[in-house]
Order: sequence, then C-alpha cells, then structure tokens
Amino acid sequence: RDICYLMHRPVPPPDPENLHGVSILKPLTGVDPNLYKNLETFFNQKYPAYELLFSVQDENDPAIMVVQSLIQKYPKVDAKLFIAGLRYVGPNGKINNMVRGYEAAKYDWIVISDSGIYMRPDTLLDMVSYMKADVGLVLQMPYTAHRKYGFASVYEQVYFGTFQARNSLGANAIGINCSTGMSCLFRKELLENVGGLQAFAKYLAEDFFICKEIVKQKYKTVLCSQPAMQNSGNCTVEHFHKRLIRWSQLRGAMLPHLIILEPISECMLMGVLISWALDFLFNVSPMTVFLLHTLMWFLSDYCLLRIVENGPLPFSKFEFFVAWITRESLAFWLSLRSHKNNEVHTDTGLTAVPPRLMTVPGPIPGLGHEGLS
Ligand SMILES: CCCCCCCC/C=C\CCCCCCCC(=O)N[C@@H](CO[C@@H]1OC[C@@H](O)[C@H](O)[C@H]1O)[C@H](O)/C=C/CCCCCCCCCCCCC
Ligand SMILES: O=c1ccn([C@@H]2O[C@H](COP(=O)(O)OP(=O)(O)O)[C@@H](O)[C@H]2O)c(=O)[nH]1
Repeated sequence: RDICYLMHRPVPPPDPENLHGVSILKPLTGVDPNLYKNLETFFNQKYPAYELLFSVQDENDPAIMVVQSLIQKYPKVDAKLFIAGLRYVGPNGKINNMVRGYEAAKYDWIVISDSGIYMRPDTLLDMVSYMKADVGLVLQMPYTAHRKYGFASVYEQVYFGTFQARNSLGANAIGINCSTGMSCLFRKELLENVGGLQAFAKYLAEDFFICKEIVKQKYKTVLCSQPAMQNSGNCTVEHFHKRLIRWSQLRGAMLPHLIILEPISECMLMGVLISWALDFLFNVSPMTVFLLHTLMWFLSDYCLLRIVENGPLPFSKFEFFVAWITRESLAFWLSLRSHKNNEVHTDTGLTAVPPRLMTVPGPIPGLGHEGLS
C-alpha cells in the first residue's frame, strides 16, 4: 500500500486563489458509444479557470451534435467548437484538427486531451499541481478505465498496467523522453518559441518531438499522480493490435535502437536468452531458469498492475493470467508485424509512406488534403 501511495501521491494543490487558467484542446474524429460520457467529465472539472476547445475536421462529423448538446447542457462552462477541416498545416491529422483551437486559446497553459479520455473531477487540478516553475510538460501516464468489453478490455488494461507502465515509469525515473500525447499539459510559450503547434504537424509522432523541444529549453517533463484513463467505446483486440503496431512503427522510426531493445526487454525473449546463457556458462537447467524467471516476472507485473490500478483489480486473477500470457506471447509477433511495411495506418484511414516516418516534406499524395490551404 505504501508503494501505491508513492505513485499516486498527489502533490499539495496550489493556492485556489492562484490557479493558472488552462485551455483544453479536444480533437475529435467521429463518435463512439462512450464519447458523450467521456466529454461530459471535462464539463465537470473542479477547477476555477479553464476553457474547452473542441475541434472536428469535417462539418458532417456526428461528434458536432454530441459537443453541441453538452454545451447546451452546461452553459456556464466556457466551451467552443471549431470545424478545422479547411486548414492544412501538415500530414499529422491531429495537429491539423487542433490548430485553430490552439490559436484561439485564451490561456497560456494548454492541455491536449484525446477524444477517448475520461477525467475524474480533480484530474485537471492534479495535472496543474505538478506544473512547478522548472516544469514545462506534465504527462498523464497512459492507462485505461475498466470497460465491460470482455477479454479485450482486460487485455488492454494488462498491457498498459504492465509493459507500458514499466517502461513509462522506468524512463521517467531516469529522464528518458517517453512522452505520449494522449493527455498532457504544457506551457504555450515553449511551443511558440519553436514555431507554435503547427511546427509539429510534419511529424506523425508529434508528442515525442514536443517533449524533445521542451526538454531542449531546459524545462522538466514529469508524470502527475493520476494516469490517463482511456475509455473509448471502441475496444476490440484487433483494433488494439493495430494501435500497437502503429505505435511500434513510430518508435522504431524515431529511435531505431528500440527495434532490438524492445523485443529483448520482453519477458519471454529475455527468459530464453538468460536460460541459454546460464546453461552455457554454468550448466544450469534452462527449463528451471526459464520457469523461475517467468514466474518472478509474472508476480512483479501483478504487483505493478495493482499499484497502477491503486486498488483491487476489477477482474479475476485467472483473467489476469490469461491476458498476461496472451500479451507476452504475442509481443514478438506484433513487433515483427510492425516491421512488415513502412505504411502507417491511422483510425481515420490515412496512410503515410515516409521512408523513416520522422518528417514528411509537404502533402503526401493520397492523404486527401491536396488543394486545401
Ligand atoms: C536499459 C534499456 C532498456 C530499454 C528497453 C526498451 C523498451 C522500450 C519499450 C517500449 C517503450 C514503451 C514506451 C511507451 C510509449 C508507447 C506508446 C507510443 O509508442 N506512443 C507513440 C505514439 O503516440 C501517439 O502518437 C500519435 C499521437 O497523436 C497520439 O496522441 C500519441 O499517443 C509516441 O509517439 C511515443 C513516444 C515515445 C517513445 C519513447 C520510448 C522510449 C522508451 C524508453 C524506455 C526505457 C525504459 C528504461 C527502463 C529502465
Ligand atoms: O486525423 C486525425 C487523427 C486523430 N485525431 C485525434 O487525435 C487523437 C488521437 O487519435 P489516434 O487515433 O491517433 O490515437 P491513438 O490510437 O494513437 O491513441 C484523437 O482525439 C483523435 O480524435 C484527429 O483529430 N485527426
């Protein structure tokens, strides 16, 4: 319980009189069954000065109706909706979508929050509490709310609470850029110094480069105490695998050494290598070493997931076991699939073919943005 407390320990919130205003950018593309409920949590933040800047790319997007009905339901909340589809600043669809909201933001602390994020009423306050004078970027560690979609939701929760948490917490502890753009708070001036949000539209993984620029300006990146609760209504194993493959492609393009480090940092492959090495060096039974290694890893992952969840798991130990084995067994196969080609498929159906995905000079044929200005 003490370890749980260390991770989730909120820092004392700033004096309520001196809370800084925050503009929250919400880029939306389409509607899923949980969108209304997720967006509503942003209208219920216990925070005195914030605005909500929703944006969609297409004037026929059904998300417009959802946002409008929430704006009507909460007239006292400062909220605006932008239809940003006619503005093209680069191949990153999310940045294209957000850029009008970003320019209209009236506060100089900005939150970028993906459409599927669910917030507790004190989440914005938690993020702001970590924005000390030397901090430029506050991240919520990616995690997921428990959803009633059977195995797929347990599988996602196990992925984020074990593999992702291990790497995010480890990287954060030793100062490695492990940014994820799903929910983050930053100082607008630090982006303005390097050309504003639109300067990152040429990158598909804008979050990684935003973090890099902020660190270059000698500001720190920190994790806040609450993880990002992804709660999209689109929850299937196939959809999740597509996201994992896309992310893995991006990581491999930005940090090619991860193509090797990532698979060998996984339980199964590392177990095989350690068993072989110990057998070779000391003639120890490889099967015993492999089973002990896997058991220790499994138990540590269970503890880590409990810590991230900050309480009892919302599923049985057997479900955890099945989801854990599945994730560990499929990790290598997913890595291989991510190297199969250099096309990146996004949810909106766009396909980009930059050789190393880092920067893309101008519109990509086939993206559907040609002719827009
Ligand atoms: C001793 C060395 C051991 C090295 C072991 C390396 C193992 C690393 C394995 C995995 C790292 C997981 C990192 C978490 C990020 C996962 C999510 C991700 O890939 N996101 C990318 C894409 O994000 C979306 O992009 C589109 C955007 O619109 C969305 O909003 C985004 O969410 C994202 O761009 C990733 C950026 C950072 C990747 C950096 C990874 C560095 C990891 C180093 C880990 C070191 C651990 C050390 C432990 C002691
Ligand atoms: O062309 C796009 C692609 C994504 N998004 C938004 O960007 C966020 C992240 O979407 P993505 O599918 O990239 O999320 P991931 O699967 O990487 O978490 C969501 O709020 C989307 O609505 C967008 O506005 N335009």
